[in-house]
Amino acid sequence: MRKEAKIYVAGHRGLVGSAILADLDRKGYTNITVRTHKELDLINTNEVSNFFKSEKPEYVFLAAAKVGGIVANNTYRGEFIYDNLMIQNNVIHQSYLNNVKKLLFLGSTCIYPKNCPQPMKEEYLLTDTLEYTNEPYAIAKIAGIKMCESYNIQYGTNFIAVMPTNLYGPNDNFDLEKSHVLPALLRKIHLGKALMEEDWNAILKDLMRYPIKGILPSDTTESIIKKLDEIGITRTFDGKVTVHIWGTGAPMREFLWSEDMADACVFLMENRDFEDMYSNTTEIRNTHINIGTGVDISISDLADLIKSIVGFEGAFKFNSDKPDGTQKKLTDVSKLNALGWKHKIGLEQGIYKQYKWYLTQ
Ligand SMILES: NC(=O)C1=CN([C@@H]2O[C@H](COP(=O)(O)OP(=O)(O)OC[C@H]3O[C@@H](n4cnc5c(N)ncnc54)[C@H](OP(=O)(O)O)[C@@H]3O)[C@@H](O)[C@H]2O)C=CC1
Ligand SMILES: C[C@H]1O[C@H](OP(=O)(O)OP(=O)(O)OC[C@H]2O[C@@H](n3cnc4c(=O)[nH]c(N)nc43)[C@H](O)[C@@H]2O)[C@@H](O)[C@@H](O)C1=O
Repeated sequence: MRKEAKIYVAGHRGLVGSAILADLDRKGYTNITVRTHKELDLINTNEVSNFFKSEKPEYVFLAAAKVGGIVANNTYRGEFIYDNLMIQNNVIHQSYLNNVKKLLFLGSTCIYPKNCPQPMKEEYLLTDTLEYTNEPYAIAKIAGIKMCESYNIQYGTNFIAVMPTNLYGPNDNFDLEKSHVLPALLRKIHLGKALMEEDWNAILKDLMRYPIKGILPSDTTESIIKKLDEIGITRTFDGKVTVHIWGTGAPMREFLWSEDMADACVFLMENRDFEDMYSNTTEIRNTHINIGTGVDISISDLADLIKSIVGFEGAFKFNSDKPDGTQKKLTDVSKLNALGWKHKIGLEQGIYKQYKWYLTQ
C-alpha cells in the first residue's frame, strides 16, 4: 500500500476501527477517509453506493458491524444477522463495483463449531454445528467470508477475511448488558471496589461516562446501591461487596489487545493477497486467517486477574442463569505466525493498559 493510497476505515470509532486508524497514522498513511454511523448508514445501499462513487477508496478495512457479547447476541438475534449481512453485502459489493484494490473483512472466531477440535484451525470452518447463542452473528460472518472468497474467484477481486479472537482495548463497549466479558468484568469490579470504599466520586464519574439504564447521578446513594445490586454489584450489610459473574466461570477465552489486532490487520493488508491464501486450485475454500494469541484463560481466572489489577477486595458469585456459551475457542495462529506476525501485549499487561485508559474516561 502506497503511503498516499486512499484508505477507507469503516467503523473507525469502534474498538477495532479506532485502533486501525491509529495504526495507519503511526505507519505514515496520510490519505484516510472515514464516516460516522450518522453520516453514512452502511445498511443503506444507496448511501453506500453514493459514498463509494464519490470517494473511490483504493483500500477498505471493514471494521463496522453490529457487535456485542453473549447476551446481546442471544437477545437481538434478528438485528445481529440482518445488520451484519446488510453492512457487509453493501461494502463488499460496492468495493467490487468501484474497483477497490483490496478489502479486509473482519469476521470472528465464533464461526467455528461449538465443539471444534482445539486449537481451531481455519480448515475446521463448517465442519459441525455452531454455538446457539451467537449463531445468527456467526452465520452472517461466514457469509462474509464466502462473499469475499466468491467475488475473488468470479471477479478477480482481492478481498481477504480475518478471524479475530475476543478483543479488548480503548474505545471498548462498557455497557454491562451488551458488552463482552472483559470490559464488563473490568467495569463491574471497578464499581465494586468503589462501592466497598464508598468512593462516590468514582461511582458518579463512571455513571456519567457510561450511563446505566435506571440510574441517575442525581439519585440518592441508597437508590444507587439498590440499582447496582440489580446489575450484579451487591453490597452486604457488613459493607462487603460481591460482584456477580455470568455463567459458571469455567469457559475458556482468549483475548487479544486491540492495538495488536490493528497491527495484524495492517500487516496482512500490506503483505497478503488472496492468491497467497490457498494452494488447491480446484476447490478454493478456507482462505480466511485467524488472528489471536494462542493462549486462553478461564473466566474465573480472568476475574481473579482483573480483581488483583483493580485492587478489589470483595467476593465473586457465579450466576448460572446467564449462559456460558462455547466452552473453549482457542485459535490456532500458526498460519499468521508463519508469516512473521506475533502479538506483543500479553493479557496481564493488556488489562493494566485497559484499566489505565478506563480511569482516564
Ligand atoms: N470486539 C471483539 O471482541 C471482536 C470483534 N470482532 C469484529 O471486529 C469488528 C469490529 O468490532 P468492534 O470494534 O469490537 O465493534 P464496535 O461496536 O466497537 O465498533 C463497530 C463500529 O461499527 C459502527 N457501525 C455499526 N453499525 C453501523 C452501520 N449500520 N453503519 C455505519 N456504522 C456502523 C459502529 O458505530 P456506532 O457505534 O456509532 O453505531 C462502531 O463504530 C466487527 O466486525 C466484529 O465482528 C471480531 C472478534 C472479536
Ligand atoms: C468475540 C465473541 O464474543 C461473543 O462470544 P463470547 O466470547 O461467548 O461472549 P462474551 O465475551 O460476552 O462471554 C464470554 C464468557 O464470559 C462469561 N461472562 C461472565 N461474566 C460476564 C459478563 O458480565 N458479561 C459478559 N458479556 N460475559 C460474561 C459468559 O458467561 C461467557 O461464558 C460473541 O459476540 C461471539 O460472536 C464473538 O465473536
